Amino acid sequence: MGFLAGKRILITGLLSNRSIAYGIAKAMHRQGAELAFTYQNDRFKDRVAKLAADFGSSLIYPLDVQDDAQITGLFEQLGQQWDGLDALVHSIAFAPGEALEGDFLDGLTREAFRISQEVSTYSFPALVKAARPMMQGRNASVLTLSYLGAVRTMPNYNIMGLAKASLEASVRYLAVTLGPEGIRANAISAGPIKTLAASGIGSFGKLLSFNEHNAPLRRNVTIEEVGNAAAFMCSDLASGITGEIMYVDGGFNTTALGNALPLPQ
Ligand SMILES: NC(=O)c1ccc[n+]([C@@H]2O[C@H](COP(=O)([O-])OP(=O)(O)OC[C@H]3O[C@@H](n4cnc5c(N)ncnc54)[C@H](O)[C@@H]3O)[C@@H](O)[C@H]2O)c1
Repeated sequence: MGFLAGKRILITGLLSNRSIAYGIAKAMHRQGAELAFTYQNDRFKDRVAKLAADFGSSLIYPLDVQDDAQITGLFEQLGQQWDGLDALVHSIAFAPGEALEGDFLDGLTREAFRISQEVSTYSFPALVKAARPMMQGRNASVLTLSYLGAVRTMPNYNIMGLAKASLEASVRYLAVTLGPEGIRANAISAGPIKTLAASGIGSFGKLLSFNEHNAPLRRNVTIEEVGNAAAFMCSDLASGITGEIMYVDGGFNTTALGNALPLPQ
């Protein structure tokens, strides 16, 4: 029996078998969780249904986080299947492509800022707000995905760095708000991984190889490794952890000069 046996978990952001959400679903399924998923729009419905079947799930619901009615509708529909929810995984981000390339200020517009914050940040506490009634009395938890660009500059990450900084702040406010209800809120800050969302970031390949050479583990992390950490974070094994940003990045965030020595003469 896995350490998530008996847990009912909703995973958002599943899009392909490269998605971080796929790695999370894999680990959670292996640990015995019952899973439900969301898909962004009808274009992705069949694809997500097939991926969900890999985890024995036929529970898939539409969710475009820019639509309030879909956020409330999601939990109304889920509530007809499940009498409660033990964990919510938020694995969603988006910013317009022109804001993820080159000069931070050149790419900066009011519209790009609004969209990136709305989709990548607001959606997390908004989903938690709607899920809250289903999470009472079950030692539940919520989890989101962040990146080092929240706290350090990163070439081309630009406006998404601002969104992730705000997302990480939301984790702390959620933790203190939901703590008295026994609900925990955490984030995993993952190292770079080649996914569809990541391919929207300028020169992402270079970022991957820089990370690979400079992380203490001298390699990039996998969606399976992020998944294992997510399974732990949403389990009772992590019952004392909330408000935390946990890095799963081969240790990259802990270095200043990476693997730079010996310095060139
Ligand atoms: N890949 C990386 O290098 C990396 C590193 C750290 C953190 N992250 C974060 O992990 C999370 C998942 O991204 P991924 O890398 O697995 O890529 P992905 O492309 O597989 O997943 C991104 C998901 O966001 C969803 N999405 C976008 N706009 C949406 C909207 N309006 N409504 C609902 N869903 C929407 C997409 O449908 C997709 O499922 C993101 O928050 C990302 O910032 C990724």
